[in-house]
Amino acid sequence: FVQVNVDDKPWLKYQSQGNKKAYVQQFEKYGMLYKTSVLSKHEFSDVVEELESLSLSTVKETTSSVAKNRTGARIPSDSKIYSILSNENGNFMKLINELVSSNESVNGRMVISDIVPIEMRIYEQRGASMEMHYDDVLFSPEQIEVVFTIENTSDCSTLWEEKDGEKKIMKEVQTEKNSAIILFAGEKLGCRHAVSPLKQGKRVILKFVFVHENATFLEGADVHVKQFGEGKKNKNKNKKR
Ligand SMILES: O=C(O)CCC(=O)C(=O)O
Ligand SMILES: [Fe+2]
Repeated sequence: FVQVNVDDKPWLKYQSQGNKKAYVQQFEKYGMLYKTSVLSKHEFSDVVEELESLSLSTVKETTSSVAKNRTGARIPSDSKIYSILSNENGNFMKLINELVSSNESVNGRMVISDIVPIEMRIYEQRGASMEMHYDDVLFSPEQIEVVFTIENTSDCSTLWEEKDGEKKIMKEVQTEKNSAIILFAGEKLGCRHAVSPLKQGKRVILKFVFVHENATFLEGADVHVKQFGEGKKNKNKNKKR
């Protein structure tokens, strides 16, 4: 896959310098972070192995109007993938909680949502893409959306708009495996983003959601959650997250 040259993209440099504060600052300032080498080698290979062994049957995505030509599947909630991503001492939980640690409105811990399923999404068909959008706000306070890349041999770029006062700057990256895009849902804390149409190759991501441990699921938000058919429709009705 295409490697991003950090010398051309100075805003990516914090990743290779291992400067923790810089990527936390990036997230605090823009509500959006692209971070590479997110899981340990061991965690990542466990995730990839389980995905292969699950051999999920994928369906065309229908409920999202901004997504084109993507397919996907739900990851079962009793999977190892769930436990790796929700492990208190795992790299993912540590990263998310580090990002919000000085955010006063996120007073408390972030946990993986048990209402919004982890979903695999595949960009493989020609034209697979997403138009510019904000992610739908499903919780109060706003959830954090994660796009975790499993593999990417495609020519898709993820673009996002960083607002600096009146100035808007468009950033772009071809996400590498074991990287994550981490962003707040909604216009207030998050930022607009898109994926350019695929011409060749394949890109597989996991999409999942972190919420404040006391977050409430917003009324009517469930229409956005029924992405790949059936699943646990009523099970979580009265749960908080
Ligand atoms: O695939 C990506 O990089 C972004 C996906 C996305 O924004 C979404 O599924 O809402
Ligand atoms: Fe999105």
